[in-house]
This record gives sequence, C-alpha cells and structure tokens, in this order.
Amino acid sequence: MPQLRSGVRRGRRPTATAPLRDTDKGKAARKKATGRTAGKGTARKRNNNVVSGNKDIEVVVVEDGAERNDDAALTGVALVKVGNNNTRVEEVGEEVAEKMDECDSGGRGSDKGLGADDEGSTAPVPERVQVGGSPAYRVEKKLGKGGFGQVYVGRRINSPNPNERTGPGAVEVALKFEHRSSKGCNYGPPYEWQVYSALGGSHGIPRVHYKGRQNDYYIMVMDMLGPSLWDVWNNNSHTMSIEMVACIAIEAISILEKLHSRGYVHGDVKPENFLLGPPGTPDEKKLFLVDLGLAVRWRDNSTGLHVDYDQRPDVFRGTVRYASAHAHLGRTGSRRDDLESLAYTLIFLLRGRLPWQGYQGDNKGFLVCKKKMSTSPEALCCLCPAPFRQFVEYVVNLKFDEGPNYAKCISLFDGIVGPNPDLRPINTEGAQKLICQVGRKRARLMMDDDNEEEEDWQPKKKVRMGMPATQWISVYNARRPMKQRYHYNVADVRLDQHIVKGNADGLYISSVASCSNLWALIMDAGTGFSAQVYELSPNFLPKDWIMEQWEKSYYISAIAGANNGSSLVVMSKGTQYLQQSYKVSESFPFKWINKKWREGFYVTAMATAGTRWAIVMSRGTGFSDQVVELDFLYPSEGIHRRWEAGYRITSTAATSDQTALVLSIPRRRPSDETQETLRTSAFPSVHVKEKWAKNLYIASVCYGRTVS
Ligand SMILES: Nc1ncnc2c1ncn2[C@@H]1O[C@H](COP(=O)(O)OP(=O)(O)OP(=O)(O)O)[C@@H](O)[C@H]1O
Repeated sequence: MPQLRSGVRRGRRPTATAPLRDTDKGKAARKKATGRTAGKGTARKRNNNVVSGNKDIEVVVVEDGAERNDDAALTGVALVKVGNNNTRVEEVGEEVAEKMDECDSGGRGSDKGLGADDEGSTAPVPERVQVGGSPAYRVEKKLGKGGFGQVYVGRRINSPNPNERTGPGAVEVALKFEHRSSKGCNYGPPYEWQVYSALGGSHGIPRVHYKGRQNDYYIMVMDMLGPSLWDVWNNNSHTMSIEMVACIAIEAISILEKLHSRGYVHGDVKPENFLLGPPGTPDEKKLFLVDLGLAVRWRDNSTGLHVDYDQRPDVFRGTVRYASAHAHLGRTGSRRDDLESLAYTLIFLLRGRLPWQGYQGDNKGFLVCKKKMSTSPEALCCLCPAPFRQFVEYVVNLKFDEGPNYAKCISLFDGIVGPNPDLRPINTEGAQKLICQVGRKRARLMMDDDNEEEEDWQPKKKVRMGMPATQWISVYNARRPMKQRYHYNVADVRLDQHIVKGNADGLYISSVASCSNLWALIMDAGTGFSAQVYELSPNFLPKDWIMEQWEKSYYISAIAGANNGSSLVVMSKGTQYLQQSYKVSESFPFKWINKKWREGFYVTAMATAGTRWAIVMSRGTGFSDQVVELDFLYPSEGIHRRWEAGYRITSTAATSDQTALVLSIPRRRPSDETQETLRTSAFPSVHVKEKWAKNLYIASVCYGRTVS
C-alpha cells in the first residue's frame, strides 16, 4: 500500500482547466503543448567540440578515488577548476564533531575522544588549589579523565572540622581541571560552569561550591562522589542484576525529568556519567548525573518556547555508543535524545553489550547509526524483561518537541523492583516524589474530567521498526495545468526513442531516476528550458562530457545513477543558473554542501549510484535558503517541520541505506505552494494520474531507503 503523506497547501489554487497529460505508454499528447518545440540544441546525445573561454564556469570535480571521499568523517581535498586554467587544491570539510567515541572496544575512558590532544591533558595540574574564595586543597589521586577535563581528589589543608563530609567546607572534594587552551575554554571559563550554576544541586546533580582560574587551569570544586555505573558494571564481571538496572532506570528518569524541567537536556547520557555517592556514606546508594559540558537548552529562556528544529548532518555531539540516532544525524538536541541514550545505557548495563559495538574507522559513526536504526526494539531487548522493550519503543518514537511522560516510564520499571524502597539497591526517592506529584496532578485532572496525561501513551505509529525497505519517493508540486509524461523501467537502449518523442511533442526532461538499473524519466512542458542534451555514461559522473557541455552554456538540470555505476546526466539551456559545481562522494557530502552554501551555491540536483552520492550545486537558483534532511528512513517528521517553516522539497536522492531530501525557500513564492509526497513499492503510475487530476505534477523522484 502506498503511504500518502498529507501535503501543505498555501495560497490560491489556480482556476483549473483540464490538465494535459500522456501516459507511460508514450501515447501522443491529446493537445500540443504551448507552442514549444525542442530548442536549437535539440535534445540528443552530442559530441561537439569544446568551446573555450567561458569564464563563468567553476567546476568542482572530485573523482572517484581521487580523495578519501569521506566528507562525513574528516578533511578531504577537492580539485577546483576555475575557468579553464587555474586549478587549485582546496581543503573541504572541517572537524565539527565536539566529542566522539574514538575506540568502541569498551573500556573506561577509551570512548571519549576529542580534547585528548589538548595541552591541558598533558600539562601537570597544580599540587595546591585555592580558587574563588575556597579553602586551600592539596591535590591527590586522579579520579577520572574525560575529553574535556581531569578530575582529582582535593583534600582540605588545615581543616577546622575533619569530619565535615559535604558542603563548601568538606574535607574531601572533587576538583575538575580544564586547561585554558582546551577546546572547551576558547572563549573563557568552560561552558559547563554556566550549566552547573543553573542546575547544580538540583535533584541528582552534584553541587559546585567554588570555581575560578589558577594559572593555566580553570578549576571547579564540587561534591565528592563515588564510582560510576561503568565502574560498578566493570567491577562486577560486566554484569548487573535486573533489579539494579530497573532501579537505575527509575532514578535516572527522575533525574532527567528534573533537569529537563529546568529547560536543559544533558546531551551525553552514558554509564560513565552516572555516579553513585561516596562508598560508606549515607549517599552511597544515591545516583548523580555529572558532566554538563554538552548540556543545551531545549526551551528558550526568554520566550519559554521549544527551540527550533534543525538538522546539520555534519555536527555530532555526544558519545557514539550511546548517542541517539537523531544526535548522529545532527538534529537539534531535545528531551527525547536523553531518554534514548538512557535506554541504550540500561540495555548496556543489563546485557553487557550493544549490537553496534566494535565498528572502527572513519565511517564508524555512520555504521553505528545505521545499526541503531536497523535494530528493532525487540532485537535490542531480547532476553530483557518486557518493560525495557516498552521503554525503548516509547523513546525512539518520541517526536522532537514531545514532552515525555516520565511518570509512565518510571511506572514501567516499578513492577520489576521490590516494593520496599529501603531495600532497593539504588535509592529511588526522587522518582517516588515524581510519582506522587503526578498522582496528585492526575487526581486533579480526573476531578476536572480531563484525561490528558494518558493521551501521549496511546499506541502511536512506530517510526523505527528495524526493518529496512526501499521504495519510490515521489514529490508533487501544484502547477498550472501542463503536459507531463513519465516513463519507467526504461532500459538503456530505449531511452533515446522516448526522449526524441518527448522533444518532438515539446517536452523536456525535468527529472530522472533509476531502480534496478532501469531508468525513470519525467518529461514536461513546464521546465522553461530552450535546449537539452543528455549523456548515458558508464561513469558516475561523465566529467569530460559535462565540462564540454558547460563550455557550451548547458547546465546540469537532472541526474540519476544506477546500481551498476552508470549514470544519466541531463544538461539544459534556459536555466537561470550562472555557475555550477558538482561533487561525487562515498558518503553524503554535507560539509562540501555547507561550504558551497556559504559561496552562494544551492543544491539543484542529486543522485546516487550504489552507495555513492553526486550533488550538483548552482549559483543563480532563485532560492533564498536551503536545508538538508538526511536519514536512514524517510524523514517524515523533519519534512513536516520544514514545510511548516516554508521550505519545499527541491531535490531527492536515496541509497539503499539513506534518504536525502533538499528543501529550499524560493525567492519568489508560487501562488500555490502545495507540495505532497508519496512512497510506493512500485513506480507510482496510478497515483501520478490521481495527482495530475488535482493539478499536482511530479517535481522530483528517487528510489531508495524509506523504512528502517
Ligand atoms: N564529583 C565527582 N566525584 C568523583 N568523581 C568524579 C566527579 N566528577 C567527575 N568524576 C570522575 O571523572 C570522570 C570525568 O569527569 P567528567 O565526565 O565531568 O569529565 P569530562 O572531561 O567532561 O568527560 P567527558 O569526556 O565524558 O565529557 C568521570 O567519569 C568520573 O569518573
């Protein structure tokens, strides 16, 4: 069954006259299109000589194998040819990730990445510390080291009360050192200080008593805590009882609820960042969450509104093993991400391993995210009690701005732990308070005859199922009635005859796609082109041919690639483009796109061949802004959010792993901005006709990954 996506409609509908259209059988048009004939450079494969001297053309060609081809990972090199002569080498892609898991083989501290090379991690820390009006401390044993700082025991020198255990006068404190040259201190004191000022001492967050700079180090004096959950798991032969993990779930959810209620998301939830209180003290069964260096606001402080949705596929924040799939994909962090990371933390503690451990190399983040998306909650939680699966299912299906039902999540695990809170291996006091609060609120709601609390726990459409599927994605725009024609399952040898016939009928190719090494071809009378050429090539893409056509002032208007590596490139005259570049890459080249955006280029065509991507970017497009939605499944939520913000899909492409949609804001808005999308297993031949009947015409089509 096709899955109909409701589209957006803005502005007036034009007064409809019956649209003119052909069928896939290549029938003659019922009426000749508006007097246009195939232009002077008639749409045929041609081999004219190169005309030199066109200074407006910039060519960016990254040939297969000419670079590391891994834009998503680190730096690559692109050959940039300006005009006909000057070739220079350009660095493309900069390191954007803030913290990454560099070695995922397990082991404490080994999965914390950036910052390890900072001067701060090698320069010796002072032997004596006194900052911000604090007492003087002697620096003792090292407690831990992360990507940003190092944490040591601080022992008060000349303590008036040697029994003072906590608070500003405590004999023993934790000292977190960050070198002034470390990545987190580029603009002064570590960002984490601000977050601790806002959150320190709130339920489950340790208190910071003093902070200040001493010589080269920024130093934070905080409550001394005990082992992390990773330490406990590691010291217990890599196991943890179900009851212990269920208690951790209960208390961790209540800590996150409190942190979220203050407008923040933590951004790096993992076993290493949950610490117990110091052993042998009344807090030894109490859970704390540390490391607020990646915390961000999900709620704007001044407006009180949820922050805006965005996706920057080159930005990764967090730890690879536990990061949410949305974090991998560079989506703005929100409450759902902390809960997804908590779910992975719990499963890790319970099962001792996550299915995406062990990947290495430059594209590790990609492989881990792909595995996360294709692992169903059932597979992830097999052998775990049902509440764990229910929790995973709930959190991976949360929407960007959805308020999680924390109390309901806690109640899932409540049945696993013993009834007497005093006998539980982890103190669940905070969660008890939350459940009581919610209970009181619910009682009030029930008196008001309002059952809102329960609504968000109703079964909803599951987004992540763990079952990969490939489909056709077709995009339809409202247009004045016009002639449009499609062909699909077209073998190489049949292409020419369809194109010649279309041209004779006044049609030009507007989109191309490929499925199973057969081509799909959309031709219509609404392109505005005056001439068109095309090339069917065994290469992805045919560089020499493209450069020849560029010299003759043709610009790439549509591209498609087949699994066998061949490509179909369509170049046209009459586009509004002024300059064009393209890049072929092994992974989606978001860094390159980002760089070209800054130079005034916009994506105007995309294609894939197997796992490779080709992106064409042009100047003079008439777009005022552009964004990318990239996902391991059809990014339905992202598209709806972009639609609401005024974007419309302008290019699509998909591999068998990922779908990419480029959405743009046109400088001149059409009177009817209706756009709809459709996902179908077979080419949507019947559906296209239904769309035509509503004056909706195919604007873009591709075949690839839609379901995970
Ligand atoms: N208050 C504390 N008491 C005891 N140990 C602590 C305390 N704070 C941190 N630690 C230890 O130091 C380690 C590193 O601390 P933290 O996570 O804050 O540093 P980081 O550099 O920000 O780490 P990351 O790379 O995870 O961001 C923790 O995993 C923990 O073992």
